[in-house]
Amino acid sequence: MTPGARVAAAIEILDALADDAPVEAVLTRWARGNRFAGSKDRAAIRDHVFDVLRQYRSSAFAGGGTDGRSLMIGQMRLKDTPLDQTFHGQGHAPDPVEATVAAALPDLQTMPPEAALDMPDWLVEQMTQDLGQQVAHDICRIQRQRAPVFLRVNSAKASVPQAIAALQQDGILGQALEAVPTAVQLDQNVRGVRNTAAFTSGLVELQDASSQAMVLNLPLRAGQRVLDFCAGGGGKSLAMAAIPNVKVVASDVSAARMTDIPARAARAGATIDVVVQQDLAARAPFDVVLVDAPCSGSGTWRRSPQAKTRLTPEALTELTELQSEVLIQAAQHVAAGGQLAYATCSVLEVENSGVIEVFLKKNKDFKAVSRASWLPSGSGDGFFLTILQRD
Ligand SMILES: C[S@@+](CC[C@H](N)C(=O)[O-])C[C@H]1O[C@@H](n2cnc3c(N)ncnc32)[C@H](O)[C@@H]1O
Repeated sequence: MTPGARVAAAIEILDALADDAPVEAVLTRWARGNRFAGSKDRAAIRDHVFDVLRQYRSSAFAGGGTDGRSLMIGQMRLKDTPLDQTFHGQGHAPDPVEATVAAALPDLQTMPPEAALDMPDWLVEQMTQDLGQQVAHDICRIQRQRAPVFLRVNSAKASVPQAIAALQQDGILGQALEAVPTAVQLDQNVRGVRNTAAFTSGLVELQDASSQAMVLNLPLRAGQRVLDFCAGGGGKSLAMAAIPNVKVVASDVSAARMTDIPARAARAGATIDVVVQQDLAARAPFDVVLVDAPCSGSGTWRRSPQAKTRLTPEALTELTELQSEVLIQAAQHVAAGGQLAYATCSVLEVENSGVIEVFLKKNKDFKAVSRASWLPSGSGDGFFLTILQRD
């Protein structure tokens, strides 16, 4: 496909998103209906669509509308790409931008500050209240950019330099991340990583650096039994299972979400005991229980940009209620003298310290012993962790 045809495809997909359909489903449907598009075409189209979703308000301002064509015109202007490079009508490219339309497009210097942040106003206010204006605005700006890609080196199988060398043999370049001892940041060709020998033989897993840092901050010692209460696909379980002599039990309210854990554990050479929630009481108590809670994902919106426009104040309140409930359920499985770790990939205080405060008021046998947080940055997503100690 020509660059212009890729832009035309992105326009079609953005129009299909207008009714709030999930972007992954729309991209998959488009690929099924357009089999001529190769993997590089699909990747380029996906990049266009995600760039617009991350920069929705500013693209709409720059393009003069919220239909797919206007959004892509806006996106090209934000990237300083001449419109006639892709809007020329040749080889399935979109039609040229009419002179009258081009003349009516606003001067980018006049963009309102709130559009330039590409975040709903109520969320900017909430973040400003929690973190101050400077940090809140920095978070908004970073969520407008593509996320860096990180791998976790499976320390049970390889050192970071060994993993980097193995990846290089398959043409993937990466570098160690000073702040997180298990992390490798990829430089290029990130889409091929799942096909490398390093990945298929379990030397590396895809995992954000802040998720890795969170696990490295858990109070885990050899010989301990740890419960990953919200294990999902097992990212944190796998990272914990790489710590020598830590026995990991993975559980989740949804057994279906845990389907891939045995295959991922086998690839990593790790042992993870997958237990459905109904059977957990028989396996309790645990020395450490991790609650990687369902959350707004506000620290990860570079990767899932639709979420920032979909979140409502009501949905956020519901989430905090769910988080409190999950924390109470998980607390039942903590041994006397054991620890309960509460984590979210959110930067919003109501989901973090807010939930902890409510919990501590009602559960006097727990006290907070440490707190750590990571803001979205070039070194990873936003993450929050509090460790609670049981008497
Ligand atoms: C942030 S995700 C976990 C991600 C996972 N730990 C990982 O590293 O891949 C939150 C998980 O919490 C689970 N969850 C939601 N409500 C729950 C509940 N009441 N009890 C246990 N898990 C719950 C969801 O099914 C989801 O898999």
